[in-house]
Amino acid sequence: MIVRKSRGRVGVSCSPTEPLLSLKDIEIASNAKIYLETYFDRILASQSPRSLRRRSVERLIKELSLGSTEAATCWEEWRAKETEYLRRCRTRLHIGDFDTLRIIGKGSFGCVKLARMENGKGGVFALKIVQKGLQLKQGQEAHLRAERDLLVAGEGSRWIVPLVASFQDDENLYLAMEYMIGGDFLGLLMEKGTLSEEMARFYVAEMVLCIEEVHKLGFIHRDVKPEDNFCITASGHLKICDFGLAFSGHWAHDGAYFEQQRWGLVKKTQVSVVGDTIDKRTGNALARALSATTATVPHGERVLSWRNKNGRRRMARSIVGTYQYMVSGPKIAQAPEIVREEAYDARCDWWSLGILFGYTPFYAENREESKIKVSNWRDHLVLDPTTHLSKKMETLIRSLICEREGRLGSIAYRINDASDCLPNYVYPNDAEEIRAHPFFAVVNWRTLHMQIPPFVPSGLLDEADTKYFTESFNSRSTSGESSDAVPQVRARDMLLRDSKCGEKILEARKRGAFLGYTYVRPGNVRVRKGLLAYYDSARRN
Ligand SMILES: Nc1ncnc2c1ncn2[C@@H]1O[C@H](COP(=O)(O)OP(=O)(O)OP(=O)(O)O)[C@@H](O)[C@H]1O
Repeated sequence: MIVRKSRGRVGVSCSPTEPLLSLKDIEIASNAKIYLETYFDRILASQSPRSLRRRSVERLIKELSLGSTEAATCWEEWRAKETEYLRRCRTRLHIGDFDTLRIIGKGSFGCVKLARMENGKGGVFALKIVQKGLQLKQGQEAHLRAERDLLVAGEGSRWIVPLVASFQDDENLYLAMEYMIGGDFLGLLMEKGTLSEEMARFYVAEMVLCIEEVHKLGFIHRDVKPEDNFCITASGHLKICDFGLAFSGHWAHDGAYFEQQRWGLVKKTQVSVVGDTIDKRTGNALARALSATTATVPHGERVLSWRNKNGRRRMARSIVGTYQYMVSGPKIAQAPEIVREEAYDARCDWWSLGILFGYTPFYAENREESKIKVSNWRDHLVLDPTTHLSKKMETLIRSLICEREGRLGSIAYRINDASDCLPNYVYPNDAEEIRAHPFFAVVNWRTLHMQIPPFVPSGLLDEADTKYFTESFNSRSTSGESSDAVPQVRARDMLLRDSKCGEKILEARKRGAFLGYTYVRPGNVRVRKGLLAYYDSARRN
């Protein structure tokens, strides 16, 4: 007989076949497994970030045909930057390092605060704070990883809101981003009222480039909406933000992967899970949870290559119904293929762009009615004659708000339409067709980022000015509100609902589910002024 000595274990084992582990042990073991698999997948799948940085300097030296003295200076600078970067990576960031000034945004995933590095040296940031407990209960870890991974992948991008650092403590995840002082696009819409066609063209063109950038990084945004997902920089250009629903098709961005890890171990170890009172009453949640663990790695196959092969295939069929995506947000900007729960791909972002023209024909009082309207979009897409749209603008809207097979940008996706299992969710150059639309004929895509935008933030007192986040400019401003209250929700995962161990498992999950979340942005090589500018654009293009 094996007597359990440590606290928190399930009971006494009378035979070697009985479980030796507590549910908390299982949680810790699966967190370790998840960490190792994602860590090794990352380092095996791609070159190390350091060697990529080295190569970009090599490229720079070659492209600028630098002489040996200049090249040596360049390398010296690079080595100094790398040493400084490694030192910064070793210094653990902590929320105490920031003075939070005020809340500038709030959303379903948490709140965004304007924050200044405590020592006053590091500038101001938009600090997105996500409560781990709530998000884990809602089964959001895959989405939170995808959000962080996209922001990291977007390093150096002109169109993606720049991530400066990500870190965590026991309670929260933190994303420190460059502060977009001009507020968000809805603030601008509210300030200006209706935009002229000329202005609309500029902003929609920049939105096309923002979405294209996300697609080039291999992600679908899935939450493209003007309200708050396009921010305005100090120079008045747009950057896309909020990647809480972004999706890349990678298994580490799929909630089912995490479920399989944990429930696979429960099944193997046969530890009993009772759930909460509702589970006890209904009795079928356990069978459902265990049935999620059927996939096994064939003998002799390497686990990561098996995952990479099968993860994509599995998700191609099950991407529809992704929990948060289906339940969150207004449905007016979601494409019909999504609301009908069909398989979908990155074309859904182009539908949402069509809705961005400030016209909401699918608005309804409740979600269900909106879904019906989107699904039957032909009956509801009536363009308001009082808005006097030009013919070109109207054709653009109509070629985006339509079934995906005929939607602008769909040439690359024809192969998807012919297959019931999507070969690829996203094609990086799908924006080409949209850029070629006559509505954009006067747009110079290569120099758009250098053009002076129709609106440039002005009258700012300093880098921490929140003028464009005030009540009058942004009615959704939440100045002064606390973000700390955690709403009570019933956990999706039965392990977290377990009346005996649920709380302990949640604590272990909060500590272990996001190992590897930390990121610090490396600095640029600043050899001399002109060189730096070139270096930046070389990285971006
Ligand atoms: N880098 C930034 N600079 C300035 N403001 C920002 C920045 N990032 C986000 N915000 C503001 O915070 C708001 C909420 O941010 P975000 O959309 O990332 O949160 P969310 O909780 O994911 O929102 P949602 O519920 O819409 O998905 C944005 O609408 C924007 O106004």
